[in-house]
Amino acid sequence: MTTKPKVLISDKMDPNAAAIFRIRGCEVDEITGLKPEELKEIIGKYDGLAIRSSTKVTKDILDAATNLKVVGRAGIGVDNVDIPNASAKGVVVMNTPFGNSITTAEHAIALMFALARQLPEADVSTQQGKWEKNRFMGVEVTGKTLGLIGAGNIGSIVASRALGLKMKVVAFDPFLTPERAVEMGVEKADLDTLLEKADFITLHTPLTDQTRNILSRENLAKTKKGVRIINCARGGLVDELALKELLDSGHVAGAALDVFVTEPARESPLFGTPNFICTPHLGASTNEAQVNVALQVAEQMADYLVNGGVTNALNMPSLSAEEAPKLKPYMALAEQLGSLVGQLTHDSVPRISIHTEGAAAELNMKPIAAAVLAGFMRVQSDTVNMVNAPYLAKERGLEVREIKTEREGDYHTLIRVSVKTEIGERSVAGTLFNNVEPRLVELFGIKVEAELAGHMMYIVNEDAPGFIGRIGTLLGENEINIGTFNLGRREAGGEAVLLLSLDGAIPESVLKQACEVPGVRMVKALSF
Ligand SMILES: NC(=O)C1=CN([C@@H]2O[C@H](COP(=O)(O)OP(=O)(O)OC[C@H]3O[C@@H](n4cnc5c(N)ncnc54)[C@H](O)[C@@H]3O)[C@@H](O)[C@H]2O)C=CC1
Ligand SMILES: O=C(O)C(=O)COP(=O)(O)O
Repeated sequence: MTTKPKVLISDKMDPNAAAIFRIRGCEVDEITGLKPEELKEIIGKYDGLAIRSSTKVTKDILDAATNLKVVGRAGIGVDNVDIPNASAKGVVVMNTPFGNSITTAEHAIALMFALARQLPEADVSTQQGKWEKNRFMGVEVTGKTLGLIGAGNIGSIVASRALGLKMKVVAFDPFLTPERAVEMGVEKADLDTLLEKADFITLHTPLTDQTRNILSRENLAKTKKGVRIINCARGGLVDELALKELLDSGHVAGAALDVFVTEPARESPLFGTPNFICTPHLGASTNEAQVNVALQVAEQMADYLVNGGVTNALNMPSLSAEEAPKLKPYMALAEQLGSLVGQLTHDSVPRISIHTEGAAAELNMKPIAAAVLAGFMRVQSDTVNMVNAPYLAKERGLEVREIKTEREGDYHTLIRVSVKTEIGERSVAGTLFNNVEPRLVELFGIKVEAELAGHMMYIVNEDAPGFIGRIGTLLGENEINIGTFNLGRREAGGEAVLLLSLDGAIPESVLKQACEVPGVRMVKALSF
């Protein structure tokens, strides 16, 4: 009986998430509001962790998460997940990059209007019975310039809404192409130009080393007097203290923050400042967005835990539903070839080259390369998988080359894995029989035809009559049954290789005896 994967939902999530997990064959616990120590104590029993922005998936949590395979973020930002450490531990991190974008864009627009017309203050004053009709003088947004910092999914929705409101949009985003700017109907600008021109500035970038403090004291000082600033992206993009001072001085006419450097923001120098409004990280909080992200994260995580499908992973190449069945046998072949090379190369290897030829060259190379690396490095540690293999390769300084040749060679499809060793470049190659069955077809320059599976024995010997009989006798005397027998040689009487699949593991003592058989140059036990 196979046990069901166990998932913990540790942040408040729409009930659709739990329902989907169950329908898709997972067990689910929903425990929200856990303190880090409490999460650390229980995380070891879960295969999947579904989160929003409250749970912090730190190195400490990951170290305790001995069974964890996937972290799923029901939302966009993953700055609360230590992705490098998750990758090193072989944990896939996935998000739902579109499910809450409209909702968040609408929140930015709502805050823009709230600032333009001082809606929160006017509401409080009116409900206090003050009827301060002359106190609240607003501004129109029509004809004004909106400065968009970050023109990705959310930024571009904000831009389209702003254009609908008859605003001009100036966008700063180093990755925005001129063509895309034209398509969006926005003016692409550098940051200084945006700061100078904008009547409203709205931020829609992730928090990175480049964007941290992008509205620094210095940059805020470059803004137009009377500017209004909206941040529905991440705390840390705006210098909160400088913002407070500029609001006090009147240079900034209004600011709306949905996100703070420290969350939950129980206190802030900005609280109580006139013309400052804020919401408690509500950008994604609509029924529609929460249903979207809950359904999507549960689908994606269950797909990974139950079927190995990968969608929207941030630390692993995605495998689409169409690609997955086609790629699966290639990944099995790639992993076997990587493992074979890993088991047969003794010295430390500075470079590995992965070459796809013919039909294989038409496929997504990233998962194939990740599978080769996983097989190659699993020899050193059995915790290596496709997620952490590329990361570990980089960490160990292993150069990885990916080469594609669309033209067919001797086989209609081929993967070749070569490593640079002290004695030169050594390579193995494999193909798929009937498009699904992995076969080794070349081993260090010698043509063979072998399945790489289970326990195997690899022998390099001098090609001479009677040799095969002697090996057969040795194994027979030790009651080791041979499953398949594959032979190859460079030339008659030259170096030959023998690849045997055996019904059980080969004892060390038999390996020693095999080394002593006349004509043997090398013997190695392999396992796949
Ligand atoms: N307040 C909330 O509840 C929510 C906040 N968010 C946050 O909104 C932000 C934007 O999300 P998406 O639009 O989905 O992301 P996205 O990845 O589609 O867009 C981000 C854009 O920022 C740009 N960018 C990167 N570095 C930049 C730089 N140095 N200067 C200017 N632009 C830069 C990128 O080129 C990209 O176009 C994220 O931080 C996300 O976490 C998302 C959903 C809800
Ligand atoms: O999706 C995002 O990036 C968000 O910031 C939304 O956060 P939340 O899921 O509402 O805690």
